[in-house]
Amino acid sequence: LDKLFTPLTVGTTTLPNRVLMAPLTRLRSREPGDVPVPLMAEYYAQRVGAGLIIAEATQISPQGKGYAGAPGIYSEEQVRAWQTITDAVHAKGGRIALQLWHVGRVSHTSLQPDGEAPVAPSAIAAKTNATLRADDGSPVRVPASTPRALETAELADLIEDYRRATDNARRAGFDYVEIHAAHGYLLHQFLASESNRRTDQYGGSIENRARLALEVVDAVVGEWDADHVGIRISPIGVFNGLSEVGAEDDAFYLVEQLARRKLAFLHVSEPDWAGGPAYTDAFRQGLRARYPGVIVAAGGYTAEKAETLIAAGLIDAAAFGRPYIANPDLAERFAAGAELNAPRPEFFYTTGAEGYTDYPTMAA
Ligand SMILES: C=C(C(=O)O)c1ccccc1
Repeated sequence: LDKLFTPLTVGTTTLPNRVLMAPLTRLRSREPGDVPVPLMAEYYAQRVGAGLIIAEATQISPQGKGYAGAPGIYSEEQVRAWQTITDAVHAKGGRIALQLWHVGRVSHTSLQPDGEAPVAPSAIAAKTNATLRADDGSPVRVPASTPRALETAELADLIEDYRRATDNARRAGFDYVEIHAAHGYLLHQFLASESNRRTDQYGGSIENRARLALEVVDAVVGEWDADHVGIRISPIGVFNGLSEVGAEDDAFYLVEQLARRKLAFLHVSEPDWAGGPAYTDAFRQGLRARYPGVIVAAGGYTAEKAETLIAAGLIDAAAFGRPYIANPDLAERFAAGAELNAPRPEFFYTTGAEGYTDYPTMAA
């Protein structure tokens, strides 16, 4: 496993290893206000052995919320709360990015400002659930509400929300931002023809369907710079009721356009962790041929799979989700060839310390 433990330069920062912590929704933030809580600083600081921590999906506006307990990055109170988290991670020598999120149609009227309908490229309901919070703090899954289609004139304000969120994340001390364009959320809803039936310049051809994601990338890069910006995509998979199985040409177009932006990293979430088809070597070769920059892969990876694909030059790093939930010292365990703790899914989306900050390290 030597490839996994060789440094990797991402933008202007060199990561000490290629074992990244994937963005993981954990729903521990305080409502009302979508404010990170102090327990989150302990949780992230426990995991500083990761070459880079990509913190959980964080909504850029109240409208971008689809899960009760998910944090925001649109208010000063949230910025201050995130600052304590990035300080805790940096104090222990770690690096941390924030994933900028707008759920689009994967939401519910009860989570939306003034009980409004969620917004999306078209008024097509997602075949998936949104998540509310019961009085005891436990998650309650409800069918996503039918969205309203965004007016063309509203898109400039949406792009401004991403720009402002980027400024807030930089002020909160993050080392990077990662634009969430994967998993059936807003930017992915625009990319996929199944969810995007628009007849304006944001719908129809893949050039039009990719337009919003690329305008968001350009606004975020314009606010910070390319060395501090990544993007997560989930090509040819099935996520949150959205299927792009077979849409390889769409994926290749998007990746070519992203390569021109010379971002810090491209993060690809592979579908087989969520029941979709596994990537073929041909598809991986196709991605690499179009994207010479840093590629981070994710989706049910093991250390061995990551090592093999890094050695083959098809990826540069891997992000680990559920293993990092259960193993704060995952990178150290990989290096030592140690056994891994098993995750306890019953605590993935609850509100307390149990199943969050109480997983033991090897030393324990
Ligand atoms: C932000 C998520 C994603 O990217 O899939 C998410 C949200 C809730 C539960 C699991 C994952």
